[in-house]
Amino acid sequence: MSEQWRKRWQEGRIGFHLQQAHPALLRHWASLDVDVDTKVLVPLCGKSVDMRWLADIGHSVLGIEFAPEAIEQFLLQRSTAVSRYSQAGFTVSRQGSVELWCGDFFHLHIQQAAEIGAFYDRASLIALPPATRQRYAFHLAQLVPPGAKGLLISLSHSEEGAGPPYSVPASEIENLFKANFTLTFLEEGSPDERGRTESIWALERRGPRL
Ligand SMILES: C[S@@+](CC[C@H](N)C(=O)[O-])C[C@H]1O[C@@H](n2cnc3c(N)ncnc32)[C@H](O)[C@@H]1O
Repeated sequence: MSEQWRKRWQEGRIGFHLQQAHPALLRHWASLDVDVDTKVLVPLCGKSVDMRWLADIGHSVLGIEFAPEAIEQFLLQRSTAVSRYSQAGFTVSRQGSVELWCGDFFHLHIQQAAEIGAFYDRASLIALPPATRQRYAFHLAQLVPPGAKGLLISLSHSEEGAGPPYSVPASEIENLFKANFTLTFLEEGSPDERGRTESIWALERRGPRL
């Protein structure tokens, strides 16, 4: 799977990337009431400028992505100095208050996530095949502490053929997360020209540490 994603990045097939911060992030993040001192986990982050937006309002950000191409392209967006180091098998690049961990999200362990208190997920589920999504939801629940809040933006569509982007309907999102999170459905976007519809959710981690 990681090779397929790397190939997409190398060939520039990254239609999911947005040049501006996601409008739903701008609309809904404040309503989560996450303290600006809180470090935000951004799983499967690509080179999303949403991380810049979160950093610019005061958060420290930990993005995780297995395509080094994405990370390098993100860092090139600004001339700010970058420091690099290795930690727990990941190459970490830090620029200002954004740190990007290059590697597999499923290899990130709670020891490395100790400071995380919130999360932002856009388009992670739709990048993962069905069988991996439950593992993703459980892994996220392992990484964030009880009480952690997050915004989740996903997509459903009725296109034929294999993903990504996979279609992830609202019922599946509820089933994936309900064991360890309280979910609040915030809004559904209008279908785009291909009939793809975004759904926006607020999540709060509940229950004990896993
Ligand atoms: C659909 S893109 C979304 C990127 C970003 N969240 C955004 O909104 O632009 C999914 C990204 O996840 C990365 N990815 C997929 N599986 C991963 C994994 N297991 N660990 C780390 N990154 C992964 C891919 O390389 C790709 O950049």
